[in-house]
Amino acid sequence: MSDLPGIVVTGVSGRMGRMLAEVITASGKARLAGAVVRSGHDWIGRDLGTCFGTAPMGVTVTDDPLTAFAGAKAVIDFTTPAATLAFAKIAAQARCVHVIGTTGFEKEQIEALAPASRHCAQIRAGNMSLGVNLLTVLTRKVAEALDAEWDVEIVEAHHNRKVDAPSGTALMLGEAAAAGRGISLEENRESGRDGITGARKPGAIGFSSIRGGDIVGEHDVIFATAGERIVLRHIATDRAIFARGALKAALWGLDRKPGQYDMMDVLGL
Ligand SMILES: NC(=O)C1=CN([C@@H]2O[C@H](COP(=O)(O)OP(=O)(O)OC[C@H]3O[C@@H](n4cnc5c(N)ncnc54)[C@H](OP(=O)(O)O)[C@@H]3O)[C@@H](O)[C@H]2O)C=CC1
Ligand SMILES: O=C(O)C1=N[C@H](C(=O)O)C[C@H](O)C1
Repeated sequence: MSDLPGIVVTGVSGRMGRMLAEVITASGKARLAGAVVRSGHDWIGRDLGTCFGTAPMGVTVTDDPLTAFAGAKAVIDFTTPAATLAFAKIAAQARCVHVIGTTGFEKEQIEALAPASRHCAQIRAGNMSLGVNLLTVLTRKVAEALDAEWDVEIVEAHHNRKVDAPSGTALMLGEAAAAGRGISLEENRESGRDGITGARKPGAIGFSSIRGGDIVGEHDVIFATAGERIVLRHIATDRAIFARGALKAALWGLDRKPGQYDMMDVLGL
């Protein structure tokens, strides 16, 4: 076995799970130490490469996260909010860095992640790409410079299998705009307009979601006022950007004390 730090991927049968397994294996910076799927999945007990239809990878798929995490330094988790809450407790038990890419959490679920971070570094972000995290910084700066005469609208587009809206990225961008303005997103958020909605509430931060085909992820932050508009845009064309960011986060987390972190910490932004 190599000396490279071992990383487990949860939800390895998913779109991001497979991408993560491939990026870790090819990285030369870490080794894939485990591959976790849900109980009853027909990949359990098989070599991961065989499941992917590629050459054997030397990693047997399991539905036993505790044993997998105990043999690793970090876990990268892009699954569902409920699964991530369960994995957070197990990562804490195993003292594994827990990188969380999952989105769609309720406020209470985010709060419920905190106790586990007393025992391990927990790094969570709605988007792990360098580009989106830079866009977040830009959004905050632009919002700081403009007054509430400028309406803020966030438009996101994703593939037709995505289950949560607005996207985690859109919410990150909304939080950044709200922070720049010195207001609370929760109190000023406006999404899902339909029917006779009345005029736009002054100062609101609006969200719109498009779902279609195989769109990887696109985000526009629009600042609109009388006579002009600023549009900040990020377009993802390859899920590898999220996987590379998550791997960077996992390696960064190895030297951190227990606690909650995000990609801004990892990237030093
Ligand atoms: N932060 C970021 O940069 C990014 C975040 N995401 C987020 O990551 C999440 C996953 O996205 P994506 O890969 O497209 O979704 P998928 O639905 O393709 O993958 C999710 C995987 O999680 C598995 N899973 C669910 N529950 C469990 C469990 N209890 N134990 C083990 N595995 C489980 C699912 O298995 P099964 O099918 O058997 O239920 C599935 O394989 C989403 O929340 C998405 O928004 C996505 C891209 C980037
Ligand atoms: O579900 C996805 O695919 C993505 N989810 C994340 C989000 O909710 O913002 C990140 C990325 O846009 C892809």
